[in-house]
Amino acid sequence: MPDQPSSPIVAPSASPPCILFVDDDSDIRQATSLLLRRRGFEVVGAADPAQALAVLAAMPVAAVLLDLNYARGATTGAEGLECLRALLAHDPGLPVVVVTGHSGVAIAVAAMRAGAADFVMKPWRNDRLVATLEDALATHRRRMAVRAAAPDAAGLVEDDVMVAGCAATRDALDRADRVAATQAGVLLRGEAGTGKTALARRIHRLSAQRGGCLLVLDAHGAGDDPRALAARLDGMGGQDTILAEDIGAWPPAAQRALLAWLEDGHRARLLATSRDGPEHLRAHVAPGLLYRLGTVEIALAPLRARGEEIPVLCRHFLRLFARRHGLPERWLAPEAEGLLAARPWPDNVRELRHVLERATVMATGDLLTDADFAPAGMPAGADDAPAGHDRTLAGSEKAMIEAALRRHGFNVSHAARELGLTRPALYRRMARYGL
Ligand SMILES: Nc1ncnc2c1ncn2[C@@H]1O[C@H](COP(=O)(O)OP(=O)(O)OP(=O)(O)O)[C@@H](O)[C@H]1O
Repeated sequence: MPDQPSSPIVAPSASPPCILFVDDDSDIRQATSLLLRRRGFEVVGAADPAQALAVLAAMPVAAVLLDLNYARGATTGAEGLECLRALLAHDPGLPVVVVTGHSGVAIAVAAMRAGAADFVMKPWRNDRLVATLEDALATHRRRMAVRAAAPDAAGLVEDDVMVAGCAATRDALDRADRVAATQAGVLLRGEAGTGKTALARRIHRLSAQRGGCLLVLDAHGAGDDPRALAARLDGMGGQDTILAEDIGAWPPAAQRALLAWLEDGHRARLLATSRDGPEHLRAHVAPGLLYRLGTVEIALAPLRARGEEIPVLCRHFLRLFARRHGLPERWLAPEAEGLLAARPWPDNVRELRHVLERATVMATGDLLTDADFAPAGMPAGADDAPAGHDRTLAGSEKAMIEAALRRHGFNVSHAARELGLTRPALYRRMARYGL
């Protein structure tokens, strides 16, 4: 069990920044928590990396103070560095200050290279520790301010963050992180909007190919002309990743072209997503390709089966959209939380994300109630849709897509980013709605 924060986490932005302190020594955790609380921080403690990740998935954390050694007698910092990478995969902008022993300068340098904001040496001077944390938080605030002024850059970083609030998602993230470091092909399965593409991007970000490019191809992008596909693939090397989206829908000629290119000895990491089950895939995907992809399979559960995760996702999206739109952070009234948990979410996390963005933008108060979650454009309880107004989910999705395209002068990349879709996924929807 992680140590409890000193007081319940409450809504107002005036609440002190919460520091997650990860150290296996409970005496040090206790003494440091006392010190930091006296200096105006909220503190929650975790005894090991697994607890730290669980805390991060469950509550907002402003910065992490991370000890690097856990196993008895360990001095290499390996466990801590792995934890650092997992924390940053979870939230790339998170300020993490690492703690090393006096002899650990090389480890501190490795941690800075891996993305730590700063480090402190043990035994630390209390003033030095507090100043380091304050500096890390101030730098983070400045970065966020710059990103708020350049929403595209913010979108790229924030949209990559995945949170987990249930065992199934934690397990999927954990498997993705473990396989990321290898060269194995990965097949990500799940319904539309469950997070397959987001997870594939995370694998790429954590892989040896992270400095290379990520080529996202769907049935539309792969196309019917194998020579055109081969020409696009020829630009790829061992430092790149190919993400074949919705592989079960690829035309057979495109599948054969991809397989032939791979069998020709070309080297690029191969990831794929599919909304279909194993039987459909066996019937519709070239066996050689399926074999290469099937080394590791990660399934994402539909959102309706992840009820306990909905509050965690809501908190994450409410923070994200408040920052992105420069608005105060909104909070869910308990009945609104119940309402959202009971919805069927056919378009899964993507739909929840849209609903929370709309509520953040349109709300008049900080507390969101049932009325804030009426279908787009409808006041709560309005039973009669105006003539010609499509109140179905598909109708409101079409309207959102049209509005985003118009806002971005029909620039599909920009509209896709705002909608939280990949370009291929937006093209698919545009085709579906005849846009
Ligand atoms: N666990 C999560 N935490 C935060 N955001 C998430 C999570 N899962 C999904 N999302 C967000 O939900 C949206 C939809 O996810 P994504 O595009 O990965 O779905 P998908 O399964 O690839 O859908 P499709 O099959 O339609 O392409 C994205 O904006 C993504 O960032």
